[in-house]
Amino acid sequence: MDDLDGGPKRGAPWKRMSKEELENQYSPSRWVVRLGAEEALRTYSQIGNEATKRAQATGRNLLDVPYGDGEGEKLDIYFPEAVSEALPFLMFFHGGYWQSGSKDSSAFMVSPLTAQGVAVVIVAYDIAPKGTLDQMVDQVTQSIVFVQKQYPGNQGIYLCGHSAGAHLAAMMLLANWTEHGVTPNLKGFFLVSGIYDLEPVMHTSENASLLTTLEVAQRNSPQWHLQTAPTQPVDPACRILVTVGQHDSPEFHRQSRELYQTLRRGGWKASFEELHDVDHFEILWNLTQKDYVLTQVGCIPSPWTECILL
Ligand SMILES: N[C@@H](CC(=O)c1ccccc1NC=O)C(=O)O
Repeated sequence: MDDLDGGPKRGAPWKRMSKEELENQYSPSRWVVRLGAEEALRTYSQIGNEATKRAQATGRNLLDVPYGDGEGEKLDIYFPEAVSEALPFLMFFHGGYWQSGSKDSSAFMVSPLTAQGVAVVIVAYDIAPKGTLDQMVDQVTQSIVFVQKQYPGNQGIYLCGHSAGAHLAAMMLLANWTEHGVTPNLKGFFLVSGIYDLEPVMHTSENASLLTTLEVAQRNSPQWHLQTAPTQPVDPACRILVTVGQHDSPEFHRQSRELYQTLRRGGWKASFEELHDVDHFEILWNLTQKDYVLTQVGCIPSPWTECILL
């Protein structure tokens, strides 16, 4: 047994699972408690579409802004009503196992956050099979560099990702910004139900369009890198909130908990929240609501406050 999850004695639990059990653990829709799997995925798209339509119909926004030369390298920026030079920016990276989802159906948190003075950026990236994991990580990096260059007076850039998008956001903990000529003003990471060690995913059906090899999986695993060679925050005040839904699978819980523990050991200001009575998808639906604990920017105690305004 190797020591991927913290020590040779424990070993990685997923390595002892049958193929079916691993498939089950890494299929978030099978763990929803209030809907069937298909219905949960349908509802997720529907709520995302509606939130995006609403966000685009109200308020000021810039849509399909190119952050690179590629066709898929576009982002949408939603501004708060009060115009200000020095806005905080929250950048959101959607999930969908790196092979589904789009920015055009992912503006979940736009309404509650713009109402509280935060500019929200929803980022598109080339999902598989067009994009590889390396390319997606590179595109996310480029999108952040773009926002920093475009808005150098920003009051902070906060990265939020869901599921596969939380993985992409967490990869930014490893970015070498000096290569990009600008160091973004990263103040917080809000990681929602993410996957941070990609090796188990290689052994599921989700790998069919990702075609990940062990080398690619490790190169793109924040857990693997941070465990092997811890990084330090550029800004020591940068906070990381790792969250997982109560009804997410045990493997999703393990992935989040271990990332959190590794970050703490590495000296990052990280906190961990298991979100009460929500599944993998309901967390995002709740982010469309003004009165949900995670969307209260200015109100204490709140994870967003911890992440955004402290
Ligand atoms: N095939 C997956 C779909 C999925 O995991 C998913 C769908 C929408 C948004 C995020 C997802 N998960 C991680 O990226 C499932 O069975 O739930």
